[in-house]
Amino acid sequence: MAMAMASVARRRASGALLAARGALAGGSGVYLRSARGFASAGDENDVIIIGGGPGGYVAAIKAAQLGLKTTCIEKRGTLGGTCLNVGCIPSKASTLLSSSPSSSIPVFSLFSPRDLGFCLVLLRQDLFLSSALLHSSHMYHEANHSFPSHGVKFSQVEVDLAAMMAQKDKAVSNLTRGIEGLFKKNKVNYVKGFGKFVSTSEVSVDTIEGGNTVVKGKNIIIATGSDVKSLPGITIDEKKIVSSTGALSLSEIPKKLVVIGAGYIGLEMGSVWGRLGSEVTVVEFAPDIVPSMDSEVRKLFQRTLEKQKMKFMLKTKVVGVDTSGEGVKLTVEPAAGGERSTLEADVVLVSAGRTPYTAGLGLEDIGVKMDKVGRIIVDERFTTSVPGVYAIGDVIPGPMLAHKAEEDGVACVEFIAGKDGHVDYDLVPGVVYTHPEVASVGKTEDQVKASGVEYCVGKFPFMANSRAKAIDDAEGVVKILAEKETDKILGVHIMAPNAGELIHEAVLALQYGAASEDIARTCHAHPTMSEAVKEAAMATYDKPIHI
Ligand SMILES: Cc1cc2nc3c(=O)[nH]c(=O)nc-3n(C[C@H](O)[C@H](O)[C@H](O)COP(=O)(O)OP(=O)(O)OC[C@H]3O[C@@H](n4cnc5c(N)ncnc54)[C@H](O)[C@@H]3O)c2cc1C
Ligand SMILES: NC(=O)c1ccc[n+]([C@@H]2O[C@H](COP(=O)([O-])OP(=O)(O)OC[C@H]3O[C@@H](n4cnc5c(N)ncnc54)[C@H](O)[C@@H]3O)[C@@H](O)[C@H]2O)c1
Repeated sequence: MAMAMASVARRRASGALLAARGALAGGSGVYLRSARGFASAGDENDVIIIGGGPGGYVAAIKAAQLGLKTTCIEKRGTLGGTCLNVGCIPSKASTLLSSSPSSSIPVFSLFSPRDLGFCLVLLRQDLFLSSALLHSSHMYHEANHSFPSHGVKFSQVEVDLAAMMAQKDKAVSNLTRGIEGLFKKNKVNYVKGFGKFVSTSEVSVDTIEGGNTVVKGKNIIIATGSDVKSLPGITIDEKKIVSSTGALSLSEIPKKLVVIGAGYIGLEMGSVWGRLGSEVTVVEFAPDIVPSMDSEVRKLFQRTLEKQKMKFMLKTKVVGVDTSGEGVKLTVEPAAGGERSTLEADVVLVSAGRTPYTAGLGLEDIGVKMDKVGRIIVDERFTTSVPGVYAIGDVIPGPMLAHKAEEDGVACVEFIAGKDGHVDYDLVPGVVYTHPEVASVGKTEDQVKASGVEYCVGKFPFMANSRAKAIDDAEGVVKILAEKETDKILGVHIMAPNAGELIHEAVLALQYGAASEDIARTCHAHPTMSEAVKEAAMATYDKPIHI
């Protein structure tokens, strides 16, 4: 019965996607419609994109691939936006620095070479010189925490922070130059400078070299991203009080680090510096860390971080900051008011969210409407209140994630080209890249409960997974939520060393409307961590084998 339901769910979803593909095929090569048509010759662009982050640069490449004459304007001087320059890539480079002393042998094969960044100096360099940095960082952790129990011993292991930073910068610059190469390959015109609307079809650019040029286009996409949200009374100097950007470039390992905000950035950067030796205290206004996470998985996650010596002050607000001395003194009090106390820190990281970046764009002059928190309002085709002007990525509502910005970018230019774009914000996976990682897609249990749908839960701990046990890195769980009547999967939450990779099986399952039985009856290779996903799926509608 459940299997029949599963197949129905699958056919329904596949049908929907096939229909979408049919629509795409119907438009193959022929631009059916566009707000303003397409340029045939001359200087005018079909598409101008302001901002060269994951949203903007991906949109530019896709537009060019669709045959549209495309110009991308970027003020930073390098492509890749926040993500490549001061976000996803440099931060993930440092997360490779391992996990808590209590856990051992992370799965080094899970990390991608593009995440390389940190250089570790091992005194026995002869063993490691030829290794890639990913390997070196893995070895650093292993050498410090796991090698001895496996019979491999070193006299001393140390970190060279300057070398780590230099390596991170090298990785970033290689990657950003790689995008410039992709622009050339796809014939995207790249203008380095700050763009400002002078009309609904013209952008004035103050170029990095010091000149000015006006770029004309039939369609203009705003992809200007986001910036750190400052807190009242706290001035970020990027030395003692830092944003994520400063936290990625500290010249010394702070003895005491206070993090304001227990979200993605706070936990990831807190983990990085904690592993390098900082005492980390996280001050969070809300009652919980990462409020968007499934509450059961969150509790497990918080306990794990606490075991790694991260301290949490929840339901707490910072009410005063004194930087006059050598370090920083923070005055905190309970969120609901009450007795104040003082925290001392060498460095304070402000990671209380990010805010859309539209400064100096001239949006008011052309009539682009924004909501109360400064996000550009768009319709389902990414069109703003001004026809021919579009917006994507962090600057519009939706999760502030690089992969979401990329999906926006592709769909937006497909719409411009007269095709059918597709982004489902309900199925954007989220990953916190700590160790273990926490990844999720779809609804949390609280959300399912609130929706009133009857549901089943299947869970499987990595303690019962043979691969996780074999590599002695078994902290975590897979949790699957499925509709009781149809077995259709509603949400999947994974805490595991490689949760950010494991989650994609679940993303695909949700995308195709699969049932938990669909996953359970799909053959999974042994021994793999993925078998835990299969077992959790079995536990959702029936019983798992290995527990
Ligand atoms: C520390 C950190 C870690 C992160 N880690 C992850 C992660 O692991 N995974 C993930 O999915 N997301 C992560 N994010 C979020 C991710 O970086 C953003 O969601 C993503 O970069 C948004 O892409 P975007 O293209 O919308 O904007 P951005 O990447 O912000 O790019 C916008 C670009 O526009 C340029 N620009 C702005 N105004 C103008 C103008 N007027 N003229 C010309 N150029 C302009 C900016 O210089 C910038 O380069 C992280 C963010 C931070 C801060
Ligand atoms: N792995 C990833 O995908 C990744 C990594 C880093 C950043 N990001 C993106 O960047 C964005 C910004 O990250 P972030 O961590 O700054 O924001 P966030 O929204 O993830 O977390 C901010 C946290 O700060 C808390 N907060 C807000 N005001 C506060 C205050 N005055 N005092 C104490 N706590 C306060 C919030 O309750 C929340 O828990 C995120 O939305 C995320 O999408 C993603």
